[in-house]
Amino acid sequence: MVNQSGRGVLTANPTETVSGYQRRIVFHIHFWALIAVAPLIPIQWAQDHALLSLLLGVFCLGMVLVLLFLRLRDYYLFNGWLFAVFAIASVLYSTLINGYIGLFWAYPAIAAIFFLMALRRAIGINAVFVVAVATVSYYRFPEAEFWRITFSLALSVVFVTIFAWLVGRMQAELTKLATTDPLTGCLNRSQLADVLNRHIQLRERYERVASLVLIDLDHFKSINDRWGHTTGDRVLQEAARRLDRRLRECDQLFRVGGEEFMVILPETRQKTAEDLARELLITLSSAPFLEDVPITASAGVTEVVRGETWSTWLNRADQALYTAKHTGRGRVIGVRGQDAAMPAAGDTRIAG
Ligand SMILES: Nc1nc2c(ncn2[C@@H]2O[C@H](COP(=O)(O)OP(=O)(O)OP(=O)(O)O)[C@@H](O)[C@H]2O)c(=O)[nH]1
Repeated sequence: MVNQSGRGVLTANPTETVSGYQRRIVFHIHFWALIAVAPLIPIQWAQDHALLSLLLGVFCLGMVLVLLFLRLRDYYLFNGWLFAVFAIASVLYSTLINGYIGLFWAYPAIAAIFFLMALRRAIGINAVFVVAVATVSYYRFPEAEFWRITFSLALSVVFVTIFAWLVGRMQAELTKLATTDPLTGCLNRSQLADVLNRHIQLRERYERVASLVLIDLDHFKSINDRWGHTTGDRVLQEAARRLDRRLRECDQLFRVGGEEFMVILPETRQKTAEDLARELLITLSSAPFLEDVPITASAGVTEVVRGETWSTWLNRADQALYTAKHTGRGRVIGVRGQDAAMPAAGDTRIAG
């Protein structure tokens, strides 16, 4: 059964961890851009470059706004657009009036844009950036230098693209590894609490229902004992495949314990969930595994109730499964939220 007690049983959500780091990167880039650019405002003003000074002032104001929204509301204002637009405008105008001094800022800006936006968008914006700087350089510098500038900027974009692409792939792969069970490919419990909480919020705010099915293979220990652990592993893989084949795309299949699976069924009421659970048990028991390993399973089913916590919801499913196990196995027990102590009508024994 699902063990919810104790810290570390349901570990931090890896997807949330990654997005937390992404927010921190965004915060640091805006913060350090502010620190680097703010002193240039009076310097450019003193050099009679009022327009550039104004441009940098608006850029810094934008940075402050983004930082405040990130800190106070955990919201990423402008999604990097403000940084990109003002950085490009400032570099172009500064190059035009200050020459090389303005150009030097193009290199860190290119790198920063890759960290602030989605990869495709960053490539597109940086391509426009390079073309715009090349155009200004063509008129501002001798031809040999125009080529050097254009080539070095384009090379920077290529290098950072490769880096960002590989880091993105690595991050996606690691997130997948951290959120799925390596044996069956099902989701593991790292995101369980967040997924359940999301459905509870949907119930609260929009009256959207969801049901939870806990499925536990019966007498799995005896399969390991009789056919060996490797066969047990292959049975678990095949069980996950069978369950997955029967589910809809929007349903989520978790492996929550050794021989225990959990299915979250969005937009599904108690009665429909119980019917589906029966079908799932039939799918598992209708044909022997690996040609000669017979399997039955038990299931507990319960619909989410308004105002409850994810652990009470899960506990109720757990109790239903417990009842199924202790009243003969190979059956579905449904428990409704209102009277959690009483098994609902749905008690059906599945052949086994
Ligand atoms: N092959 C294999 N066995 C596993 C894995 N994880 C857990 N198990 C085994 O699953 C068995 C679970 O045994 P029990 O908890 O006694 O449950 P059961 O034998 O299914 O009995 P009931 O649930 O009461 O029907 C144990 O023997 C575990 O070693 C796994 O990844 N692979």
